[in-house]
Amino acid sequence: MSDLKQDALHYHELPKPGKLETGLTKACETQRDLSLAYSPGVAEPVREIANNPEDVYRYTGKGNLVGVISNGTAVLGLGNTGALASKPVMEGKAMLFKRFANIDVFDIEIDCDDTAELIQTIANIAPTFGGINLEDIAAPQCFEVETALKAQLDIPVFHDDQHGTAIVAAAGLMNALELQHKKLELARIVCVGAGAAGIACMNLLMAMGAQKANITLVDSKGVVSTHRTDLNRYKEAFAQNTNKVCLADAMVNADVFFGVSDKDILTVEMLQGMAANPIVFTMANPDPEINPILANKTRDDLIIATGRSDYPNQVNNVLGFPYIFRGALDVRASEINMAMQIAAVHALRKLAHSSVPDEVLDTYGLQELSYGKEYILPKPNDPRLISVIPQAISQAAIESGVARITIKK
Ligand SMILES: NC(=O)C1=CN([C@@H]2O[C@H](COP(=O)(O)OP(=O)(O)OC[C@H]3O[C@@H](n4cnc5c(N)ncnc54)[C@H](OP(=O)(O)O)[C@@H]3O)[C@@H](O)[C@H]2O)C=CC1
Ligand SMILES: CC(=O)C(=O)O
Ligand SMILES: [Mg+2]
Repeated sequence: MSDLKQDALHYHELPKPGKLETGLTKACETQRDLSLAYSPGVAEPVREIANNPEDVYRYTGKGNLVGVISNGTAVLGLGNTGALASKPVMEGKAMLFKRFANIDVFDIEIDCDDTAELIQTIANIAPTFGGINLEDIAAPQCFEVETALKAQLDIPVFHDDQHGTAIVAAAGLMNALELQHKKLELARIVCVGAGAAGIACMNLLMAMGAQKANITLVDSKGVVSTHRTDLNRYKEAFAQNTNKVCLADAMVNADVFFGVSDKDILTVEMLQGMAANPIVFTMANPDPEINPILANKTRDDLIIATGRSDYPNQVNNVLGFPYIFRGALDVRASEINMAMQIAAVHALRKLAHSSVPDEVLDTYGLQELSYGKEYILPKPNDPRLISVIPQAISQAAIESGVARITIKK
């Protein structure tokens, strides 16, 4: 067994299985405590909430509780592992919500592939939560589930693999483009992966100025073109009238490669065929579309990022979801809209320009780190993230009219 495999299994198993447990916020020791916490005292907040539903935020943990919900149909890049096997990832997301943004989470794994039933199940349990983070639900089902829940619910519903990924990748790309002296409006972008992450990344980049005519989307069958008859409507929106058929065709002269697909599909030859000063985001987890060491050996003019923690330039939604939900919950936002997403992109992008705190250097065992080709985004343990990103999100929520309170609880 490899060291990483053995260490990872031990980490999850010992000294207690899993990564989460529940904790108490009130004393529950004396007879009086019991009378307040449970019967008869608990009837009082029940009556208050029944009379005024907003009081649920006053008397329960709803306002700081997020449901991390999956049906296990697209778990990392491992495919449809099923709901049960997705639990370590959902516990992992819960851990990061708590560690980085002090948000409590129930991880919910739902054994259900039927879209209508999945929507109904999530809607039925929504009263528990202040927000819902959908995770690792495959496309195109994820688009329908998110759209339906957003329409029905008055709490933020956010598919992390779509928007969390898109926000972080867009922030990284803005910086990488600046460092490579390229413009988003002119960049020729190849996006491999036309699922949750790929479609959302391209939509956000377009909202920020990328030109649809410069985007080539590629899925497991090849280039998404108008000649194809097997496209869903989300892919169809990006179909180009082109004779390019495969990834190798698409990569010729590309400025940017966005990989949100599968391991080892970007070859050395494809990388060699990219334009000067290319940008390569190989975001598939756990194994990227190209090994970054190989990519760096192949070209010395590129900026490369992965989704992983063990190489420079981690482009991973961990930089997004804890802080985005923190900002949304703090002002009780009814949704996480495009204005809030773009505000997060700019806040994240800008933070990489300022000097790196010593505790970040210590964690990564580094003497020095500054904005440049190997540091395009803040590191996930950067203590400034929790003040900068939520603040930007809350402000954008207020300005776009979706905040329901204006001061932090
Ligand atoms: N770094 C990060 O923060 C994040 C990374 N990811 C990674 O992105 C990947 C996709 O996740 P997600 O979008 O949620 O999954 P989806 O299942 O929604 O989409 C997967 C997409 O990848 C395509 N694909 C799969 N294999 C290949 C291949 N060999 N060549 C070309 N395209 C391929 C699929 O094609 P088809 O449509 O034809 O089936 C599909 O369009 C995963 O590896 C995941 O770990 C996801 C979210 C965040
Ligand atoms: C990071 C993440 O959410 C994924 O790979 O699915
Ligand atoms: Mg995910």
